[in-house]
Amino acid sequence: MIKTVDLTKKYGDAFAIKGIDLDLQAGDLFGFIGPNGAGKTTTMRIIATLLEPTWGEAYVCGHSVHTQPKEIRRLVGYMPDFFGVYDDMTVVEYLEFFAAAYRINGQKRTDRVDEMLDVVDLEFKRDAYANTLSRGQTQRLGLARTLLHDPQVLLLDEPLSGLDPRARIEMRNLLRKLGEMGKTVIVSSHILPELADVCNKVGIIDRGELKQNAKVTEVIRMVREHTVLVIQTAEREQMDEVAKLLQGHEKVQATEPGDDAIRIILKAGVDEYSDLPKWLIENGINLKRFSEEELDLESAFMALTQGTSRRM
Ligand SMILES: Nc1ncnc2c1ncn2[C@@H]1O[C@H](COP(=O)(O)OP(=O)(O)OP(=O)(O)O)[C@@H](O)[C@H]1O
Repeated sequence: MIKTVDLTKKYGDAFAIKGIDLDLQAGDLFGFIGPNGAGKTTTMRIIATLLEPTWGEAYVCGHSVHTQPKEIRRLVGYMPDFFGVYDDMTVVEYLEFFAAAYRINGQKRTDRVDEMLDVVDLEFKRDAYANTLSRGQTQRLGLARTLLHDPQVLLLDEPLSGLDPRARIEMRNLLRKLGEMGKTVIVSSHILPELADVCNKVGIIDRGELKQNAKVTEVIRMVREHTVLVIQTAEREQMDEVAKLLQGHEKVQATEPGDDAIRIILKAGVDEYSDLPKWLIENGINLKRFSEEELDLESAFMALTQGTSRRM
């Protein structure tokens, strides 16, 4: 669906993006994460054929941005991070205006606009002036506009930015819906956790380079050097015993007792620990909880961008 090969854009001597390789299929929801100025917009604008790469290739459904931009524009819906709405148009007039620009006419246009209002849940605002909508509603209207010509591929630049928590949840649900509709979606953000539970794949871009490009779960695993286990015992008093037992174990680097659980940091590279629960039980420990600690995506992001996100 979307493929880029060595995609590069230079401004003078500076690289806006450098050697970006992407490969996304139908139904993929790709979270494109990076601090401000990392190159997300540049990449999306090239795929949308609004900007030419300095070198490298981008394909949408097999069409090249160099030789088949017209075909690509039919297949792509691009929602920029900032877009204006017209003061004197109602929501329905706004969508009809853009539907007309896509040459959707007659009853088909009315039906399509109604359908899009339903998808983005803005039916109740159909006769409101577009400039009176909240930020979240405006973003949803923008998405409806982007969906009018039924594009197979969606490029959404920071659609969650500036939304309050409720609007964020609504927009995230909408993104999920698009994935279920079989669209291929690239959605950018400078905040990793806000996309992690929606996207199946994630790419982390920093200063024009793609640092990580994999399934969400794999990214976390790759970032983490040490597997961390969390153990709770049925009787609180046994926690010290667990610490003592595991301190001498060949797989364990350190133990960190906490208030109601103990964290076990395994040695670097050790990720197989299925023998440990049995071993603890054999040593008389009454286990209540034994699980692997999940690394939060914020930490993964910070590790990958080496703190550059602090500049955001
Ligand atoms: N027209 C231009 N001329 C010169 N440099 C540019 C131009 N457009 C973008 N850049 C530079 O390219 C780099 C990538 O910019 P881009 O807008 O793609 O980043 P971004 O990840 O989308 O950031 P943001 O989240 O702030 O929109 C930045 O360093 C930016 O300053």
